[in-house]
Amino acid sequence: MPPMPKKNRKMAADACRAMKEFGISEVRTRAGVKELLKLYENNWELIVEDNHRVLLEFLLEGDTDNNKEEEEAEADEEIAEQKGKGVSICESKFHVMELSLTTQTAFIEIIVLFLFPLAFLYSSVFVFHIILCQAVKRKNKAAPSHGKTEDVQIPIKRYCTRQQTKQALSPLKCATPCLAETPSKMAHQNEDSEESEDSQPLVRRSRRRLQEGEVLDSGNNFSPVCNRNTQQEESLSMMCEDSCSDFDDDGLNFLEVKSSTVDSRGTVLDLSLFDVESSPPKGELEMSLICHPSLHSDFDLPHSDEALELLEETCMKSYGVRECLVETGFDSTFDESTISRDVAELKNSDAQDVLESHYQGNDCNTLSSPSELFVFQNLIKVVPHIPKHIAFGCFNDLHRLIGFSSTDIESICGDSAKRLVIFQGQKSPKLRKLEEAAHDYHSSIGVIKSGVYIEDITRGEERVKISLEDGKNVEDLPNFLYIRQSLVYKNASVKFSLGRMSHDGCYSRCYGDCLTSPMPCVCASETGGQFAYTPGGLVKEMFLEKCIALKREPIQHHCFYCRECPLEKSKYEKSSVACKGHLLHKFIKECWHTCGCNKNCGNRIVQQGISGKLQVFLTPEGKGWGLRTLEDLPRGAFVCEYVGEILTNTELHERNVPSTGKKHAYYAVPLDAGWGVKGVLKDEEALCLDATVYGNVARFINHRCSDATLVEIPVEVETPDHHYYHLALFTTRNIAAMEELTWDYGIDFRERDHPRTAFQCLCGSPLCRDRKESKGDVQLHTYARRRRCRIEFLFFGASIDFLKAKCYWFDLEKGYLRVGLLHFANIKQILDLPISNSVTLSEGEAMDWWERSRAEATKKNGRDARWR
Ligand SMILES: C[S@@+](CC[C@H](N)C(=O)[O-])C[C@H]1O[C@@H](n2cnc3c(N)ncnc32)[C@H](O)[C@@H]1O
Repeated sequence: MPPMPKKNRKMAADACRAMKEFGISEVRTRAGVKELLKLYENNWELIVEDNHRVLLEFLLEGDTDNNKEEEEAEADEEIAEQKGKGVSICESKFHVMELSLTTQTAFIEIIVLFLFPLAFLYSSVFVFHIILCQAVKRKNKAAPSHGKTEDVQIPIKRYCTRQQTKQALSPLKCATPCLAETPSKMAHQNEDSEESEDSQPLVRRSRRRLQEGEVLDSGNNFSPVCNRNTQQEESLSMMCEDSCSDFDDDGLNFLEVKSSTVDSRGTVLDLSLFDVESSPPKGELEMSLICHPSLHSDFDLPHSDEALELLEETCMKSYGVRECLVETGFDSTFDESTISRDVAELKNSDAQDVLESHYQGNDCNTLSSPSELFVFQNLIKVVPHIPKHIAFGCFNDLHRLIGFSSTDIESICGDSAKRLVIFQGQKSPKLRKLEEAAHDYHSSIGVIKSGVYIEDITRGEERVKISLEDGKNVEDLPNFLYIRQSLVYKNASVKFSLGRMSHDGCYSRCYGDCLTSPMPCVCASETGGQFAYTPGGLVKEMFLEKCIALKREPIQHHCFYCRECPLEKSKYEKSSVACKGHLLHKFIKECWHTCGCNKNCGNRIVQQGISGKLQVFLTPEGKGWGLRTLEDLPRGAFVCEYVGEILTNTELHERNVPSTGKKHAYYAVPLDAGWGVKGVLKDEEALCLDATVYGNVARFINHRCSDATLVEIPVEVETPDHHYYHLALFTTRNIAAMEELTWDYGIDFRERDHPRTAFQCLCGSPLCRDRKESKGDVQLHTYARRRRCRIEFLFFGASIDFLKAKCYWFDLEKGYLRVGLLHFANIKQILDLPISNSVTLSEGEAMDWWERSRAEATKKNGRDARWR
């Protein structure tokens, strides 16, 4: 085989280094790189892009079976290696048994490790811990060892799900050796290793979502015009001045640790002294068994399964633990010299440096059991019912409380808080990063609450509470007045006063629930004689599809062009600028007071208001506040309407004199869906909604290009007058809890002079319209020669240059979809594309196609296909 070119070797080494940060072995990385290179025709650029993002995703999403095979191969290698050293697996096992039989005295002590998972960039998890143990451990440390402990290889057994493994990936070194990427080879050495991950009953771990009532309310009462609460903004770093034992007395401690006993067969562990209840920071806990094989004559090392079972049972039963993760392995971090070294290092460095240096290279491979102390560690992660967790970082003598307001800390820690040194205002950038990462992780799993938590931003205006959560305490609280319904500002002509309403229409004809009536009432005529809603309250599939397609394919015949466009007029004052076109939306007409039907009639959805669990949160991408759902939502569900002050365009213009380059959040939207009805618009007919000062939760919904989770549908409630309508937002697909709700503002990012488009889009959509073209560019031939995937082309709509095309390719095997941008010199190049199975699709069709293909692939592969 020809040697790998130097450039490739370097690239491969870089990739291995990058993946190592995520706990991915070199073997796996190299295999992944090889596959990707094949797939990408040796195009390294695609692989290294965005810090090897493609590679990382590829490896994470990679076939589990492949991983297993690899791991098995690794295990085999290890076995072979051991054989080479003359130590067989059986021998290792035998040593364990020998140890237990020859041990004359033993003592089992339960130590408790406090686990602090931190997520760093890319939401990886970083773990570090402190071992708190009784003085007796130290005392026993010098005791002579028995048996051949230095040769003993205790099998490490790792019970974990793939999900858990993923969560444990970290760009930093994993702090707890046994939580580090425990080599599966070790698992294979264990006689119980044939237990598959799935069949392992001890493992239950899921991302826990924030439950109502489980929030740590920092006591903020949202006032309509909130001022920045400086106290709560301060995230704190604290360091314990004294030793760990200081925490023991009054709460901010690790679990009370007492020694427990083992009966003569070594199978009964007395965990009654294990005082879980007394530990207030009930987040994730790790419990370890440490065996001192020199204290008791009748000690038999319990079988790991028995010990685990007992621990698990005790936790599940006694402490109401719902989720439990058990991992076993070595721990050699129990070393006083390391502790003092850490403290010394800590003094000269910031936390991250210390953590990195301490754990460098300290993985399970290199561990050996210290001769005088035999450590057998069982770790049980405990996620209690109501996590009253504090972001608590413990690194030997370092105790850090991260990102909590001092009020929170005091309320949780009581008097302990007073014994912590508070560091404020002198944080290094690294330390700040560490804090942020901790916060991101903890809030993402719903375990902690941040310093700012507002239970209900609506102040009771809505039927449901809408909370606000600030993950970092760094941004100003929103400053507005919550209103449930739009208000007319001044001159806007909104004609639904009772005097103007007629009672013909539905009044005499409908009763009860119009949806169940054999003859749809007059209100249905707006939607072609059919009601737009299903009896379940969702927008009907066909209608929804049309609304989505209309938004995604803004082609000319769907637009109305004003003779004198109010929008352009307001932008340029004396404008002769041509109208850019207004989408002619489809309207829904709901029944209302003037109809004879019941208030709960199925044709009254938007007017019932918000019913879902929503939350305002600080978006990690830097879009400012955003809105997310706290529960799963089905496709076609009403989320909220956009509420604000109803203004004429002239009035809006007076408020927002366009100022180029300003990056303020902009909260006004035109109500232009019906502008095409009467030809030339009077000034007061060109309306818009401004939610800057008065608005509802919709003002927090961020923009996403094309594949947003919400679509707006104009809904007539009071009157069938198309000039004023409710701008209602419905889901475009099934949405999972915690997903951000987004909406395509329908903006043209080339118009940078308008405040509405003054922001740089961070939507992250593969169809983002605000991309620097060079980023998406990929050489044509790279696509064209890609034979293993189905390739589809989407040509841009009318407003965009036809010589650019978005290209989708879909890997039917793996269910991956990627999107790229192609540039063509001329139409001929497009026609000459050397790909036989390409099709030209409109954007809407492409999205449909994607959904269909995804469903197929998901069915076929048994897992969800996703964007790559
Ligand atoms: C209606 S507000 C949305 C809520 C806003 N993020 C906030 O913090 O109040 C619209 C503003 O949010 C920001 N925004 C919305 N979508 C965005 C995106 N995709 N990328 C970047 N910023 C965005 C822009 O500043 C925009 O003017």
